Amino acid sequence: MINELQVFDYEDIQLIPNKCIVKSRSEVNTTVDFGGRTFKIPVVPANMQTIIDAPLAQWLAEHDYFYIMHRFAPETRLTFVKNMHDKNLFASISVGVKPEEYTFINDLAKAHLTPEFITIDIAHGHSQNVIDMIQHIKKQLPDSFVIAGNVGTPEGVRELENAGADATKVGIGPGKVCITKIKTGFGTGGWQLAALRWCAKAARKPIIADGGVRTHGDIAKSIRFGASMVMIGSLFAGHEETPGRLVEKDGEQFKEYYGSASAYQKGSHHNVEGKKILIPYKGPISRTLNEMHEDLQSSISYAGGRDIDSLRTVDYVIVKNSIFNGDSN
Ligand SMILES: NC(=O)C1=CN([C@@H]2O[C@H](COP(=O)(O)OP(=O)(O)OC[C@H]3O[C@@H](n4cnc5c(N)ncnc54)[C@H](OP(=O)(O)O)[C@@H]3O)[C@@H](O)[C@H]2O)C=CC1
Ligand SMILES: Nc1nc2c(ncn2[C@@H]2O[C@H](COP(=O)(O)O)[C@@H](O)[C@H]2O)c(=O)[nH]1
Repeated sequence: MINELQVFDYEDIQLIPNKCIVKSRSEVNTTVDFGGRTFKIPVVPANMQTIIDAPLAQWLAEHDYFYIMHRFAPETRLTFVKNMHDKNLFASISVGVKPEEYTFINDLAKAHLTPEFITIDIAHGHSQNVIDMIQHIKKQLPDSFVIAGNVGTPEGVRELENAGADATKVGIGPGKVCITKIKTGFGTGGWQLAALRWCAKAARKPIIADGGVRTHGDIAKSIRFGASMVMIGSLFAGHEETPGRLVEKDGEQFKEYYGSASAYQKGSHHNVEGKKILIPYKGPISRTLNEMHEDLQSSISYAGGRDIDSLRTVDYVIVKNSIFNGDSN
């Protein structure tokens, strides 16, 4: 057992306000510098097939949001990078670790196509497979910013950083459509925020907190506990532009949201660690992104600052199950 580790999750934490120094929340700047670029908010939609596709990626890049395209249509990736560059937009793609992915990286290098961001997207990222792929990308495409994951320990963060990763992604099993904890007994599900804090203390490079965000307030909490960027799936599922299938049930509209390791994604029942759920239809994604932006401006004003950095040092209390003692009706 890890004795020194304090265990808590998003709903157990409340941040403590400081005196406000702005006259209006609209004065607050939520931008974040990440991988040599500046983005409107420190949030990225999950690189999953029911969350992002090429048109949404383009829209996000055009509107100064970070995005990571998924890796589940591998044959389209080279053209995707080319198309984004033709439009003067940054290219951000995902890769796996199987032999054909090495060939794909070589193909990009041969075609002189350097994606600005490459994410190595593997369930158990603390592995030699991922270390080898980081080194291969850094050799072939040294100017790409490499994000590697997922990990759930400081050792995982350090090893991937030492192998050359420019950022690491933290979160094993806290996702809404994740069943890793149930299927394997492992993960950070239920203590993701504490795991983030543990990992961030060891990190020398940026961390992306991945999975388990259920409210907009959880974005501020992720920043407080060491994230530079926050990856979110379920809160983005169900929108007009998110590519899950639209389903009608009892006269109401829903969209499908399924795990990248679900049988729906894999087309097989081997090593399934994800499930499918229906999310009520939510309308345009711009509405949610704007609301996240405003809520984050408000968070920063409570922190007593005018930018994201002011969230990093605010005091907090641990109130177990606080969400059920005041926020519910
Ligand atoms: N963040 C999370 O908690 C999780 C995320 N996912 C998502 O699901 C998708 C599929 O992930 P993944 O299964 O890694 O991708 P792949 O199916 O592409 O597997 C990648 C490679 O890693 C091997 N591998 C996968 N898991 C393990 C393991 N536990 N031990 C040893 N080798 C392993 C696979 O071999 P083999 O299949 O033969 O073992 C394969 O060679 C990804 O998008 C991932 O992000 C999945 C689970 C958890
Ligand atoms: N264990 C699994 N985790 C998965 C799977 N597909 C995606 N994911 C992870 O979930 C987050 C999104 O979490 P959310 O709480 O915001 O919905 C995503 O970024 C992946 O890391 C899966 O099949 N199994």
